[in-house]
Amino acid sequence: MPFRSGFVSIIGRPNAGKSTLLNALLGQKLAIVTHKPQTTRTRIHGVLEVPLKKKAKGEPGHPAAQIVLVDTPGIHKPETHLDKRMMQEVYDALESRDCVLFIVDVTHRLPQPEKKEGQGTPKPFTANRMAESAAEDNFALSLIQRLSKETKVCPVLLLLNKIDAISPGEVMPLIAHWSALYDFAEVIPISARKKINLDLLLDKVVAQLPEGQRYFPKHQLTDQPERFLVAELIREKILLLTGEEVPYATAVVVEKFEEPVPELTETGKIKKRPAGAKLPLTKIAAAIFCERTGQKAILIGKQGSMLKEIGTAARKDIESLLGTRVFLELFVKVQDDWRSKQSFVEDLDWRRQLEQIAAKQAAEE
Ligand SMILES: Nc1nc2c(ncn2[C@@H]2O[C@H](COP(=O)(O)OP(=O)(O)OP(=O)(O)O)[C@@H](O)[C@H]2O)c(=O)[nH]1
Repeated sequence: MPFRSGFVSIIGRPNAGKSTLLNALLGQKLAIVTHKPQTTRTRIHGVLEVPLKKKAKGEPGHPAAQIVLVDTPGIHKPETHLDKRMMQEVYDALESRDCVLFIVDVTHRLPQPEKKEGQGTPKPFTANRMAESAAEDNFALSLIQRLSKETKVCPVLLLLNKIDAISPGEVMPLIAHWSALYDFAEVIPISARKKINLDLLLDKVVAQLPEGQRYFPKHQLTDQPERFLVAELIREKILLLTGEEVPYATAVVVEKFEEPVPELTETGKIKKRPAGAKLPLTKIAAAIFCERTGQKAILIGKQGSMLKEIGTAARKDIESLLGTRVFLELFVKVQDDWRSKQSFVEDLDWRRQLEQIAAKQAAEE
C-alpha cells in the first residue's frame, strides 16, 4: 500500500484538551498542559508515525503514514496583541492542513462540570459559564465554516473530548446536536486523558490523508528545538504554581543553552560513558518576563521560595526531556505591558528567536 502523509491541525476553544491529545497521540510530553485556559501560545508541530494496519475481519486496514499534528492556541476572541498573535497562529495552522480535528469539551455542555480527583461533589456550571463556553465553541465553528466555504475541500473530524467525565447515555444527544451544525467527516467521542478511542481516531485520520512522502525524518518528533520546549516547561510550572493574573502576564525566554560537549576517542567517535558515571550537564539560563513589580515579587516569593519551587519542578522535567543533568538559572524581569507591545510579542515567537540566534552565531563566526 502506498505511504500517506499530511498536516493535521487540532483546533478548539481554550481548555478543550488539544495539548493533552497531542501528547497522548505522540506518547510523549511535547505540549504543556494545565487546567488553565490559553496555556498554548504558539503553534507546535508533533510528528507521528502510524504503522501499516493490515486488513482483518471488520477492519478495513490502512497504509503506513506520517501525520504532522499541529497544536494551536485555543480559539477565542482576540483582545491584547498577544491574543492577536495567538489567533494568527490558529489561522496559519488552518491554512496548512490536510485535515482538521475540531475538539470540543463535552463536560461544558452539561449541568455538571468535570469531577476532579480528591474533590467533593462538583458545583454545576453557572449559566454564564455555559453561555461563554457555547459562544467560544460557536466562534470556533464559525471559523471552520468560513474556511470550508473558501476552500471547499477540508475534511473536519469532530472530537467530543472528555467522555470519561460523563455518562455513556449523554454522548448520543451531543453527537446529534453537533452533527446538525456542520457536515463533519466523522464524529468521534474520545478521552485524550484516558486514551479512549485514539486508535479509532488515527484510523480515521489516515483515511483522510493523501498519498505522499514523509515531511520530516522518521525519528524526528517535532520541529521545535529543545531550548524552546525547555522555555515551555518552565512556563508550565509558573502556570501551575502561581495564581490570578501572573501566569497570563508571564513569558519565558531561554537566554543560555549550553549542551554538554561529548568526549571523543582518538578516532573521533563519541566515548561511551562508563557504567555508574554521572550524566553530562546542560547549563540553562532563562528569563521570566512579567509586566509589573508586584508580579515579580510573586514570582520570586519569600526569600526566593517561589522561584526555587518553579526551578526545581522545571529542572526535573527538563532533565527527563534532555536525558542529561541540568543546571538551571532563572531570572525575573519586568517589561511593562509587554502583551500589548507588538515587537516584544513577535520576538517571543520561537521561529523569530531561532533566526536571531542563527544571525548572532553567523556574526560571531
Ligand atoms: N477528564 C478529562 N480531562 C481532560 C481530558 N483531556 C484534557 N483534559 C483536561 O483539560 C484541561 C485542559 O487541557 P489542555 O490539553 O491544556 O487543553 P488545551 O485545549 O490545549 O488548552 P489551551 O492550551 O488553553 O488552548 C487539563 O486540565 C486536562 O488535564 C479528558 O479526556 N478527560
